[in-house]
Amino acid sequence: ETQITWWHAMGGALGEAVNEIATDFNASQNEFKITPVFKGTYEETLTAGIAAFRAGEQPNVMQVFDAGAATVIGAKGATVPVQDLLASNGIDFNIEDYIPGVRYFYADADGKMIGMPFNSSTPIMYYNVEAFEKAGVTPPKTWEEFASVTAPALKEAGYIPMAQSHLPWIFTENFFSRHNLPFATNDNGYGDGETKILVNTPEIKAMFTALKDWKDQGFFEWYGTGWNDNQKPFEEGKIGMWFGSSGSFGGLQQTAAMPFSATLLPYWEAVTTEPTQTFIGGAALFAMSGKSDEENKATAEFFRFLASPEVQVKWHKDTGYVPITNAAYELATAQGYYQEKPAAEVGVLQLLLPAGDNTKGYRMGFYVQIRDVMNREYGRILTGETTVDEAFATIEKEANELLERFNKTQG
Ligand SMILES: O=P(O)(O)OC[C@H](O)CO
Repeated sequence: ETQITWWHAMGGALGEAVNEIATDFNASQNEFKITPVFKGTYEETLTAGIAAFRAGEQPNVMQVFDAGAATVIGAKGATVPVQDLLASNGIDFNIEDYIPGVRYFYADADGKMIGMPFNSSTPIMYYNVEAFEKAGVTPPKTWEEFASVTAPALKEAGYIPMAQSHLPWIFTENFFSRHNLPFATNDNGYGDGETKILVNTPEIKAMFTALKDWKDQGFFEWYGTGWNDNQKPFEEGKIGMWFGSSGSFGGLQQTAAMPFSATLLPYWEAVTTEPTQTFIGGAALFAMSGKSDEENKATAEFFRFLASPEVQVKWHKDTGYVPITNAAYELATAQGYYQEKPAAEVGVLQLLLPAGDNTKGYRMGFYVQIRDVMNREYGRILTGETTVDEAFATIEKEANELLERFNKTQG
């Protein structure tokens, strides 16, 4: 029996679902055994994985979140591209089997898939059904509608109209994709040239000017930068609309004190009348290099198992992460799952909205550190310590310094 390890960042209900996948894979055959190991947050898992790689003690499979993808893909020789791994182990692979939003996020500039998409999410708008009934309004399609109709009504009904889970992910990265705006030069970082961030721009500055105004008016509340800081007040029924991962759906079904549903992210009509799809979030699984052929075969077989429609549909239903293949999406549809739970389909529907030049993803090295800069400056905007203009000039400057540093590591 060949043994392999899988480091991941899935805690709570998600961790239980991961353990079930591993148990099912181990029970499905007797040649290979995978052991999942929870390593903390996405950031902690990435840091642990990089340190382990340097020490030659890397796991076979490492879960890396969207923000860390460029760093890992750019670390030459650290991983075996999933497409090569599958091919060399005789496993069919066709990128077209994956739903469009998932296809290229973890691919290289030539379209070769490097990371195995696993827990693909997208941010969606959850809403408290009771709050909307009491306020006598429907979920807003645009931010203009939110500001003029929804927020005043929800506030009047005694709710905090809006909160969200992660400002860089939802109101920055996905702000750019939802409005089909370029987020970086060099084809959003996917090209061969040098990449500069395009964050100091009027549209995103208008978004953060609005967020600060809404906070001052009691239309928006912000509880901190941690992934879990902002979810609890929604679960407790205090918030009208909460922006979070489609992958939070499974957990919310267990924890929400009130009926909730979900719909697409609003957009600014002033920016576009043709809103586009969002980026996939969540994470992918990378096969770390330096492993024996037998272990790589075990990893390839595990990836084959993982991508099967049955495993995908179970994971999708347990968690809310989207089905990553067309076949899995068709199976969930055929089972009548979305008739039973329409909110569970919102993430995938949003990923299937019209695409644009700027919706396939972004690729920026040291992006985890760039998010730290954003979180620091966004906090300062919301507490009134800095202006929107100053904050975005700072983010642009520090992000471009990080990108330049990353570029130098690429030789
Ligand atoms: O909470 P997740 O797993 O959907 O991930 C959200 C972000 O994409 C992580 O950077």
